[in-house]
Amino acid sequence: MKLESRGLTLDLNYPQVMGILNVTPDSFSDGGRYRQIENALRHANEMIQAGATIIDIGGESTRPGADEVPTDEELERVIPVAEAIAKNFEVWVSVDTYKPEVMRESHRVGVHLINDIRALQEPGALEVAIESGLPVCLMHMQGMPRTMQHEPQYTNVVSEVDDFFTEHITRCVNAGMDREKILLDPGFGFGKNLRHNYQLLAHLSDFHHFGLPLLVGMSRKSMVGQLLNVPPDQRVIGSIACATIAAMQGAQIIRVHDVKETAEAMRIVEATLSAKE
Ligand SMILES: Nc1nc2[nH]c(SCC(=O)O)nc2c(=O)[nH]1
Repeated sequence: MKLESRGLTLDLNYPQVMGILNVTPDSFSDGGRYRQIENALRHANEMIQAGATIIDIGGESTRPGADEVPTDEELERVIPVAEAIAKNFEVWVSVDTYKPEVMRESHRVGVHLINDIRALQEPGALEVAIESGLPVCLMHMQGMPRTMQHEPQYTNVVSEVDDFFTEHITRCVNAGMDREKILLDPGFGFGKNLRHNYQLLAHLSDFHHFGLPLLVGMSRKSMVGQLLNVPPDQRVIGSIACATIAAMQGAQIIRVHDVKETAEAMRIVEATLSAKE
């Protein structure tokens, strides 16, 4: 399986590491220190050297309880960084946004992938995404970041996420999006309790029936913290375990903070999966 965008190709027969670049003052794990472009470029370069093939830029923290950021503030944080990285490095640049204006400007400055935690449900987002022709990650979330962790309920979280994927793939394709430009993400931690998160991880391979790339983000999240009782900056080992379990089930893109460690673990996964053939 391969993904193309703006002349770059991602070989999805091997797990690809997506490095997180937060340009928010309140990101829960690495603060706002990457807001300046030079720091952002330095951090992006570090992650690329460590093995990241995608850099995911986020201008609005979506940790539980986070406030929304005004569009012009998010544009000011994200677009100059996205443009600088796209210009300076031969790496996939994705933008973690649900706002159509941010998607449109991201496309204008050379971004390769739209990463939308709200699965193009914001008014205007689907139209902008289709117009851009960019691949889009559709992520499942129950509720909204401010309230999503207040007693999330499911009859069966795996089948409900699967139904969500069916509904939104259909909606996007019916609106004119090429099906092969869609990526799927179960949204670990977005309206899920601890058990829900591990049910999704345990059944991750169930989602391969769509024939679309799976993107997962568990890095330093509470599904690790609640088990190990450690703060975000001490969740690397637990995050690597989650990444390995996901990649062993064929997840194609792993969204992480700790790129070097994850990339090394993916080498072990690749050796193991290729020995199975
Ligand atoms: N596609 C995708 N995008 C994301 N953006 C965030 S922000 C919260 C955090 O990193 O803890 N998580 C995810 C995720 O899981 N999947």
